[in-house]
Amino acid sequence: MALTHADELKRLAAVAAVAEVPEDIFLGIGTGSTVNFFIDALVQSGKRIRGAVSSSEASTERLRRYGIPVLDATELDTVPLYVDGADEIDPDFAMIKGGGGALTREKIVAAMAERFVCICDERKLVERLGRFPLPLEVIPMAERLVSRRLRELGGEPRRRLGFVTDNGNAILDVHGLVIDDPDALETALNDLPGVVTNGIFAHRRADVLLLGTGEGVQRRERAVTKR
Ligand SMILES: O=C(CO)[C@H](O)[C@H](O)COP(=O)(O)O
Repeated sequence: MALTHADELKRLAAVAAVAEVPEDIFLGIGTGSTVNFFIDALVQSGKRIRGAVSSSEASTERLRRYGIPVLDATELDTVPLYVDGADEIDPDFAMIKGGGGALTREKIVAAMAERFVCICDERKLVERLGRFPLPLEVIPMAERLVSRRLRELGGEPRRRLGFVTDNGNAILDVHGLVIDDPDALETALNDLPGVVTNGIFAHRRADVLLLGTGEGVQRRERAVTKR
């Protein structure tokens, strides 16, 4: 199948990320189409890793098809590197993630990682987060309560229909939230009873951004030390 322009830019960023991977490590692996390109490129490169900690059943299946051992996150304290995509990333490397619904496991593996390399195409880089609807993983019995609280915060939550997370929960995609302070909103949303995870990644930001653009891959490092 022919790749779209956006796919081609995702693939460029994914291929560039292979150079960031030290040989013989346990590697954290994200979820999504950009990460799929990355897994394929890693295998094609012939670079050897000891194994992967995966953020979704989908990525686990792809890794195992290639014969890459997948470890449970409980088997390791840390991983040296986590590679994942994003739905949006701002100039300070805070992100919205969870478009694929894997945000909870992504946040866990990202938090285990000493270094987070984000791979995406140039459309994902935004001045301010929030055009992409913010995903929240919610325990089903809390859906109504959480939705009400989200409306009070100015958002419009919509249940992702026909979708159940790998953890057996629901996803609310929240439209219209103003995200002036990603750190504060991440904390506030975590505080709502029944919210498992929200898709703001500000407490654990990316360290390196590989951005696929029409002019090639831009590599950027996060300037300031944030959490
Ligand atoms: O957070 C994610 C999945 O939960 C993905 O990283 C995000 O949705 C980007 O996906 P893609 O690489 O397919 O554009």
